[in-house]
Amino acid sequence: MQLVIIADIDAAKGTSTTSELATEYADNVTFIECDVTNQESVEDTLGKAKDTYGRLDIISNNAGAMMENDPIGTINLNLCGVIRVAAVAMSYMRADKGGSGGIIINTASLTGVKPSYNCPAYCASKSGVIGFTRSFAMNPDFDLHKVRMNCLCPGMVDTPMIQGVLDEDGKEGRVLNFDRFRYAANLPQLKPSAVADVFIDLVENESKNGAAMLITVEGPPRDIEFPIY
Ligand SMILES: NC(=O)C1=CN([C@@H]2O[C@H](COP(=O)(O)OP(=O)(O)OC[C@H]3O[C@@H](n4cnc5c(N)ncnc54)[C@H](O)[C@@H]3O)[C@@H](O)[C@H]2O)C=CC1
Ligand SMILES: CCCCC/C=C\C=C\C(=O)C/C=C\C/C=C\CCCC(=O)O
Repeated sequence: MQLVIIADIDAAKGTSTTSELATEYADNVTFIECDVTNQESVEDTLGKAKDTYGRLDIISNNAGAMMENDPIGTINLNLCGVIRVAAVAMSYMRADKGGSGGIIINTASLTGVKPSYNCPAYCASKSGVIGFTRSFAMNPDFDLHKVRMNCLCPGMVDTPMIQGVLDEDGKEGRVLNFDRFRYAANLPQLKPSAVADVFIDLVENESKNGAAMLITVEGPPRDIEFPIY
């Protein structure tokens, strides 16, 4: 049986999503309010998950936002949040410390490899997520801890994030050039299910470790190839 915990800072949205899923998955889905920028909140959330279900197998490190009006906050959420969650999750997942191994999948972005003058802090945070993922996965201790780490690099996805930038907040600086953003927001967008499909592939394909998966409307998903120095 697969058991899922949805953790999000938005308790109203998290609870309603969990209720929707409960119609199909009953009590197998639980919501916990969590702020990934807060160490105590992350420890509390993952501690509860471990206590409830006995172990952690799969972490989706997905929380993120675009807010160029707060560049340091952007790094703290999008990059430090990922690192914070991974560190606490590792303490439960490591096969050499009583866990069963597993996989952590971080959501980066196409902007992690394709720069945009419109959202430099966001791009930096996502480049950081890619660098963290690839570096973590190179650690020779993998043979001991048995936790794989990969990341997703989608282009624009049709989610509330785009609308969130387009609304009044956007005009107050979530992106640096609102007209350019409005143009970009009208380009073709991925469906969230296209990203979810790649997520499932990464879970199932045990040879994948340290991959950064490019997902765009232009073609099938593929591994990003990086230069070797
Ligand atoms: N929508 C897009 O075009 C793309 C999005 N992404 C990334 O995908 C991920 C998911 O974003 P979307 O679903 O598009 O946006 P979304 O805005 O619908 O979802 C982001 C979620 O993160 C949560 N969140 C924000 N701050 C948090 C915090 N401090 N602690 C815990 N949860 C927090 C929000 O409440 C929200 O539920 C993000 O990391 C985003 O950067 C990547 C590529 C493209
Ligand atoms: C101007 C940036 C668009 C902002 C849209 C809101 C959220 C997007 C999150 C992403 O991670 C988007 C991923 C890829 C965007 C790719 C191209 C956008 C073009 C940006 C530009 O040319 O300035």
